[in-house]
Amino acid sequence: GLDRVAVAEEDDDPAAGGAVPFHGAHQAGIATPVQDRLHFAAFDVTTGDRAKLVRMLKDWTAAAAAMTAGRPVGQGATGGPAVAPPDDTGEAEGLPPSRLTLTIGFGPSLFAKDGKDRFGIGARRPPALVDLPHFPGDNLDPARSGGDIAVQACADDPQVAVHAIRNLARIGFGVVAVRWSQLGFGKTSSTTPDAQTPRNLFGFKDGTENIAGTDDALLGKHVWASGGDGSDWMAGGSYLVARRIRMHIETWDRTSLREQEDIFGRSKGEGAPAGARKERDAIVLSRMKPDAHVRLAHPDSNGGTRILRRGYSFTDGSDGLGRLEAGLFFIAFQRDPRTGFIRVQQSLATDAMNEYVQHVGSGVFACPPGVKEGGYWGETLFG
Ligand SMILES: C=CC1=C(C)c2cc3[nH]c(cc4nc(cc5[nH]c(cc1n2)c(C)c5CCC(=O)O)C(CCC(=O)O)=C4C)c(C)c3C=C
Ligand SMILES: [Fe+2]
Repeated sequence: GLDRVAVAEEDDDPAAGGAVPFHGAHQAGIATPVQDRLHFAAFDVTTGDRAKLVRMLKDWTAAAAAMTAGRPVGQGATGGPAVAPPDDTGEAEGLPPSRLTLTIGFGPSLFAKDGKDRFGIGARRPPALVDLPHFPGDNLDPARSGGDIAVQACADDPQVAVHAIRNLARIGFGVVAVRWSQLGFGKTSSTTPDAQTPRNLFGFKDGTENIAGTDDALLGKHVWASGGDGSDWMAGGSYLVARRIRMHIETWDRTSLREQEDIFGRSKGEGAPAGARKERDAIVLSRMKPDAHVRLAHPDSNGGTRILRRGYSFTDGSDGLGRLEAGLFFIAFQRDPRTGFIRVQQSLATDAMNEYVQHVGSGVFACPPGVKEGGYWGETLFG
């Protein structure tokens, strides 16, 4: 679409320093090219005052538009009065925009929490924003799951992504509090198929069969919600599913190459599908083991469904037992989680990879459409 043409132009222009346009028909950070780093934060709303929440969303929008353009928040780190804390925390001073994108989503609990409709939007909860069901093998930590509002910050520089979340949290003081957050590196999927496919912490190319950010037909069919889907305010938006997936890499590293390749149904070096030579050779599912990850996740095994993957690797130190606390922070965007993530994850119940992974955190969020000039995040819901 038009907004992505603008991205390409700005990317080619060194003076722009890699700024991704904030305004547009869709939020940036979904179909736009995947950056190197992630800081994802889920917030709880701590006030019951709808007007305060809307005021904050407007303040957040102004700050997001500034930061994604490489500008500081408000009067910056030093431009304001000496007697007050600065508007901007300052650590991104002098850094380029680094392709920062900020993408907001609203969780089921924003619409109803403990049976209470705190903000008068209960009736506008989209039918597609379902609570995720329990999946076999789930070991979810409530302290790493859920949240009323999520913000996905992606940038090529981790300092820029962390700065963005920190400043939103600061602006939201008294209205929202961070419930959990996650840093990520080494994108595990790209939306630019012509670029080299990145590898995950199992050492495999990840994202080969992802939806390309330029494929408007596939995006329209599988990623962007439409007004006819049952929620008019979500037209042009998308649903984000996040899963913190712990990977038992020490066990994996003692597994033979053949076993590893059988588990995915692709070769480790080239990333070629079983029985083929090259990464992009045709996939023949019958050549893969019945419990191979790619065979079970493939559209042909799931009624043709597709999701846009945009996850990152993480390593949060070690776990006290000498094992790396590492894994994949899985992020998928889809038009409807019921036919997207939930359908595929149910199919993965028999995945051979399950012996090596465990889902420990989870969230589902409705990401509204893009912001028009002069508009604000969530305007179609609250306006
Ligand atoms: C429910 C959705 C999925 C989860 C959860 C998931 C976890 C997960 N995946 C890998 C590694 C790979 N996944 C690959 C392909 C692939 N994975 C999913 C979905 C989920 N993965 C899909 C839809 C696909 C594409 C299938 C297809 O159409 O062919 C691959 C192969 C390369 C590729 O196409 O991306 C790898 C490798 C890990 C390590 C992981 C959890 C830790
Ligand atoms: Fe996968």
